Amino acid sequence: MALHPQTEKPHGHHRDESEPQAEATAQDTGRRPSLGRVGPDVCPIRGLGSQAARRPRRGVGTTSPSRVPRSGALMPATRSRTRFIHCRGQPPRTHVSSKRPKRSRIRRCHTRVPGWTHEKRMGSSVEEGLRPELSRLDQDADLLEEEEAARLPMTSLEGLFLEGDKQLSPGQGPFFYIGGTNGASIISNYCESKGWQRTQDSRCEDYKLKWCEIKSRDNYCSFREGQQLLFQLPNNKLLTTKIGLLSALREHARTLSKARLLPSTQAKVLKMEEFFPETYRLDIRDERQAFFTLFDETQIWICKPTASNQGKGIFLIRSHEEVAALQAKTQSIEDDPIYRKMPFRAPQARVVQRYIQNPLLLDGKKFDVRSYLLIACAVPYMVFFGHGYARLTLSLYDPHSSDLSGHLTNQFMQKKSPLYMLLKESTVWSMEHLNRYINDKFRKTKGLPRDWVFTTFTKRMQQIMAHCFLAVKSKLECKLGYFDLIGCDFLIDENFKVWLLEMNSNPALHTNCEVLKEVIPGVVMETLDLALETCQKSLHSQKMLPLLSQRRFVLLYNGETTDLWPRMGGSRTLTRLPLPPHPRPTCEVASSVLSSARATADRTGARKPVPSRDAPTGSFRKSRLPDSSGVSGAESEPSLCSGSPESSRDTAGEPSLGPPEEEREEEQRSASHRGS
Ligand SMILES: Nc1ncnc2c1ncn2[C@@H]1O[C@H](COP(=O)(O)OP(=O)(O)OP(=O)(O)O)[C@@H](O)[C@H]1O
Ligand SMILES: [Mg+2]
Ligand SMILES: [Mg+2]
Repeated sequence: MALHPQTEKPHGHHRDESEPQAEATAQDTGRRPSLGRVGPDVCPIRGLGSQAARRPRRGVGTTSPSRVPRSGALMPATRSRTRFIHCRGQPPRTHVSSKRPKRSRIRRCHTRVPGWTHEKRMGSSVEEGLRPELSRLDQDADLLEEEEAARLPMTSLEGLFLEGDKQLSPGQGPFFYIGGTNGASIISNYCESKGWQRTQDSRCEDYKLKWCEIKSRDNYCSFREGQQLLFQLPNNKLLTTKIGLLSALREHARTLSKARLLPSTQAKVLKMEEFFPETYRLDIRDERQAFFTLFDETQIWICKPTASNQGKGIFLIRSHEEVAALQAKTQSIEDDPIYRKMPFRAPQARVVQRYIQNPLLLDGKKFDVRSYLLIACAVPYMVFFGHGYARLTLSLYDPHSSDLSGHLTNQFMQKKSPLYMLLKESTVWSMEHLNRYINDKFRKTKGLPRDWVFTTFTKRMQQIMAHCFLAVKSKLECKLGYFDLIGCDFLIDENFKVWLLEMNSNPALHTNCEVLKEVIPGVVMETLDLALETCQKSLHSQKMLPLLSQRRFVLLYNGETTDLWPRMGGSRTLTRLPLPPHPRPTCEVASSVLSSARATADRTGARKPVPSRDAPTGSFRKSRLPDSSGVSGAESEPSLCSGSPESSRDTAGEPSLGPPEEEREEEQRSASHRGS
């Protein structure tokens, strides 16, 4: 059995063809400020920048060439069309800080994006059935929210971020850069609706927002903390490669098992084996040996490359012959003198994972669910859950079939079928559709609570995501302005057990099906809104809650109330307005959460139908309030209880979860479109 050598090539083959050079050239520009340095006083990134400029600074700074407003290559800006601005070419100049920009006007308004903020909330039709006390609470919360908003010194997102933007001459920015095509038109429309201008110059350092499919080291080196927004955390591979996630979960399990020995930490926590299928690394000799030994032909295993996506390089293992072939192949790679000398040339490391043979089927078809983990802010952490959609195969599920398209539910696999164009709408279901189907087909026979999808299942996904986030929380590289949207794939088996299959960086944001057209723009725009709002609030030391731009994402983790921040390992250069001496107690946050029901409290089911007796709304409300670990609606992790050894280690910033050398290479080689 071959190991699909065609899928094992060094990567780049995943890159989006329209932009590869843009990213590549970004590597070799030689005019970047030193790592982590906040630039001098001119802040051409208005809004963010002017606030940054207000912070105390010393002496004379040199503006990088790209930061000087460009007179050349300017185009008249309108909001209707994308403008491509080239930011290069001006000589550097020395600049002495003198003038403090004016304070921004206080103005209250929600960020308005045409076709988004006014659109019907998904699941809103069922909101009519909300219990009276809930509606009352909502009304009260609305009033409180108004008052709360009026009290905030600066609550207008427009005012916060676009301070002065509207008065800018065409061509002077603020600029945004998009690397690749994934979600590009949605991101572009969003930014243009704010009056920002698109640049095609990947080396432009003068941007307000940069959203690239492929991470480049230079983007992180030249990043200006507190002045810019940059998509993707630099080391998100800790979650988004198969080996990264596996290693993180294992390490977290070890930490938790130690913590469980402490009498004060008996809280219920998830066990990895309860939600993550048994997995072995093939790049570690002992592990693969363990797998080869335990394998028997009653089982099916799935073999996946660590950093590929779209089902590339995946195959099933069912027989001893296939195991023997795998064994021989892995051994030959390890023994190959070329790969020994140049390990980065070797095929990607792989994992084998126990195949869930009894998936829940929808009209006989296998499916998985794509949900989102949003790290809107990294300093402090503001982490959210978002619903996505269900992805079905075109063909009926047959565990014995050798046709992978019935086993791999991702869209990329389905697109290979000649029937796809005809039947594509049937391959993507909304969560409402899934909920209705499960209510109709399984509620009685399986004794499920009503709206299982929006109650039990949603809560379980949130628990799992929170668990995974906590596993890497202290190891992610964080700066104010980094944000990330991670696609999480869940499989439900016929016993309604929920399995996390993987997490994906740069999740697919295509809108080639009707359901995707409904879901994806909202996800992207709320991601950007929340990233902007949380970044701005962090910069101004404002309290995070209520979040004006929160609509369907649900707060999972609020680092504002838990973490010591700015944390070690990031944000050292960022000066903020003084923080209050103590973090606000949880209950205060809780009351502010409750006082703004729209903003925070009822969003497990932003797309949730009528709360059922089986899973009362109250439990959702409660579950979303940050507990002492900052995790809402999830587990309480003993390791995060204040005072525990793990807690102090956590906040102090542990050394990176050092993935093996070969894994570092995987990152550079890995796919652009993750999670098709
Ligand atoms: N352990 C498993 N048991 C059953 N099915 C699985 C398992 N792992 C993966 N699959 C199926 O294979 C598909 C692809 O797997 P996975 O998502 O891990 O790979 P990928 O190449 O990263 O895909 P993508 O990023 O496009 O979702 C899944 O969508 C799911 O349908
Ligand atoms: Mg997947
Ligand atoms: Mg994937």
